[in-house]
Amino acid sequence: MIQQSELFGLEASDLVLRYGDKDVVHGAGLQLEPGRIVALVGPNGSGKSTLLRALARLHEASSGTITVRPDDGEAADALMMKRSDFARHVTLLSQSRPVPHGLSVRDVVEFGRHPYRGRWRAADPQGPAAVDRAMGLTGITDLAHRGVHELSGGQLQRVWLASCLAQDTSVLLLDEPTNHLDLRYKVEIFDLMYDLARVHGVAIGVVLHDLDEAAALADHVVVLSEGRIAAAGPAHEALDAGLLTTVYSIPIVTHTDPLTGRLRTRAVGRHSDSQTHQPERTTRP
Ligand SMILES: Nc1ncnc2c1ncn2[C@@H]1O[C@H](COP(=O)(O)OP(=O)(O)OP(=O)(O)O)[C@@H](O)[C@H]1O
Repeated sequence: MIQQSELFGLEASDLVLRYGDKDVVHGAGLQLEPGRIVALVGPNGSGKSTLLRALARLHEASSGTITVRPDDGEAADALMMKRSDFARHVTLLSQSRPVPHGLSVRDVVEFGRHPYRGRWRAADPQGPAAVDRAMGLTGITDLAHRGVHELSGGQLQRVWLASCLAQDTSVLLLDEPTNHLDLRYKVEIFDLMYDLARVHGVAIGVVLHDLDEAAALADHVVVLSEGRIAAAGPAHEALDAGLLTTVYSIPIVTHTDPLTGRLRTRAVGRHSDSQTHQPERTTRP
């Protein structure tokens, strides 16, 4: 997938992010390394999207640093880089985007090549192959000539993801990438993320709401709470039942799946036990 010869990571430290005069992220740091997946989890409004947008330079930080770091070289200040240079390193699949009218799926995926074309639409010899590959990986090749305005939510989500992949960056930021996806594409996107990291060395930062998915996918989980990092580490450490119970304000229990060794979490609602013990429903003949 990734054509770049050199791999890069992205590091942020002490980021303070605000809207107007209200701080919503208070000194957060994050390290995205080539070949590793970092999941950001936390309740609604805890600052996950704002943090991801700041990493993508779409939300200006009030203070703190963001650096782009080659695998074995000197770090560069991401905030000082030319936009097009930065866009060759980092891309973001954001939660919601306006749906352009009158454009085909392929047109939208081609947007991803903007850092390689420059202002005067210079030639981009690798563009068509990158676009084909990105559409293949996201399963939208058959939709290439459809208008994007006539797609379902899940199809559209795959088009946006393809556009990010066509950008061919070594850092991939994804804000709830499996939104709207059915079971098959959800699993395929998780598999794709795994391959991008493990096979191609992409550094991935992904916002997820499902804690079990985060535990299954990520090397490192960061729990955000009210704009602060409440815990960070491998899933078994970061997703502590007591901490999650406090952060989400609902009892959360965890256990390790004996078959997979993976951490599982369960939020305990008022009726959770009665639901568990209810006899299975039967359908009348
Ligand atoms: N455009 C905005 N203007 C003002 N405040 C905002 C804006 N966008 C987000 N906020 C506030 O910033 C805080 C963090 O929001 P953010 O969207 O980053 O949280 P999140 O963890 O991604 O939430 P969710 O899980 O609901 O997507 C929240 O208090 C939110 O109300």
